[in-house]
Amino acid sequence: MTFNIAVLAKVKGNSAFMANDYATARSLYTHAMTIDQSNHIYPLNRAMANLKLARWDEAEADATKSLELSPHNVKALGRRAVARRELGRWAAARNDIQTFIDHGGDSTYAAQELKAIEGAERSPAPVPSSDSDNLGDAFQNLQVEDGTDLFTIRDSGLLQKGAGAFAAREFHCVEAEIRNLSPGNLDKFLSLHNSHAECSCYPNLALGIYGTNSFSFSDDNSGICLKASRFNHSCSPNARYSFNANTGAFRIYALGHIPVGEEIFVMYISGSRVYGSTRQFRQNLLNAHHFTCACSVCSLPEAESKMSDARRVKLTELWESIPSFSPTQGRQRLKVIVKGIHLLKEEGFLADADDFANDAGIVCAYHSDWASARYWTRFTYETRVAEFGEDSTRAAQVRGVYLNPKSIQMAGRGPHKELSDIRV
Ligand SMILES: C[S@@+](CC[C@H](N)C(=O)[O-])C[C@H]1O[C@@H](n2cnc3c(N)ncnc32)[C@H](O)[C@@H]1O
Repeated sequence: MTFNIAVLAKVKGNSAFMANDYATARSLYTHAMTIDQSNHIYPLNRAMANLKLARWDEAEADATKSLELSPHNVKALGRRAVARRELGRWAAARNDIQTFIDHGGDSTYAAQELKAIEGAERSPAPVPSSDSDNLGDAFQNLQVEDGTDLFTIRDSGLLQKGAGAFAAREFHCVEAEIRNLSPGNLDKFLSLHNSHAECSCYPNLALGIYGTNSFSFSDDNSGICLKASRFNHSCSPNARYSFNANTGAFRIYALGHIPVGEEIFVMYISGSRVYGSTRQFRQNLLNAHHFTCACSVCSLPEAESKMSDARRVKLTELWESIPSFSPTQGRQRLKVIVKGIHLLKEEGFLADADDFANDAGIVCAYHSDWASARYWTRFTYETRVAEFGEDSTRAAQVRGVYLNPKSIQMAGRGPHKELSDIRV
């Protein structure tokens, strides 16, 4: 069976209509019309939703559109007559009913409508204002699965095949998930951006939208979050996604102060690839997402862009140099760490300083400078809490050493050194 998203939008639109949710129905018919402009049913149905919403002008236009695609369709004529009556266009409404009769429309309905036109003409009612199109804004995951084992290996039962991998839980195909969405959520899903309209990456619109907006929560989990999918990318993000595999919570954390009205940006590529690479390298990665990055860093004038590239390349060099320091080079190592964190700040990159700081805590604990070790373990812990949440695995990993730096594996093993002069 082929997956026809326009038909699905219409079917879900009809469900919403039957549930008296005319705004959602109208929006779903709009999606169907955008996807398939040749089907007269979609504007015909939207005309009906518009009549229910007292959007008389739009109902008339939809019925006219439907009639262009399917001339003399009696349902479209009937709906247009009602819209025209409500708009006070009596003669045009009567003409529609006459054509309706001429093409076999129900005579009882025609008589009732002619009577209504006559009544309205005698005592015209004020045109009611249109309902607003408030679709609500529920946060809803399209597909979030638990972390149970995906498959088990066991004997396939056929001698020549040997063992095989067998599903340990149900796998959902994205299309089936989309089919099961409520009308309201399908409407919101279809309103999301599709970056794959012009390419052949995905076989249909629904998968294109999924490809543009889905998140990898973990290695085997992905899904859509209708609100979170609206956050744009920046190579100097002021927020970051955090998925907590234990609680299943998917949150967005601000990485610093974000004033009212400022856009909230996250990053679509991993931290080290964002802060440690050139504009061109980042763009090569973002090409898979089918857009040219227009963030504040990638839009810098050429000279400033080169300086930014140089800082980010330097950051990678510093990070990669850290393991090469010998235990006796604690001071040099700390200086590199501090320089790295300063470079991150200069790049407006507010995330990921925790990895540098974590290493600094180890260096200070090794040299028994407990005050400095506490400074750095606290820095690490607080950065992780701010970035990933107090209940995150990343914060939990460093909570123990934050509470007690002496529990660091190499603590106290080196000669005592005073390192408090090397801090951020
Ligand atoms: C997950 S959506 C984000 C929300 C989207 N802007 C919308 O209108 O719904 C991802 C799409 O947003 C656009 N986008 C996000 N960040 C961008 C950036 N830094 N530069 C240019 N386009 C960006 C791209 O079209 C991308 O495929």
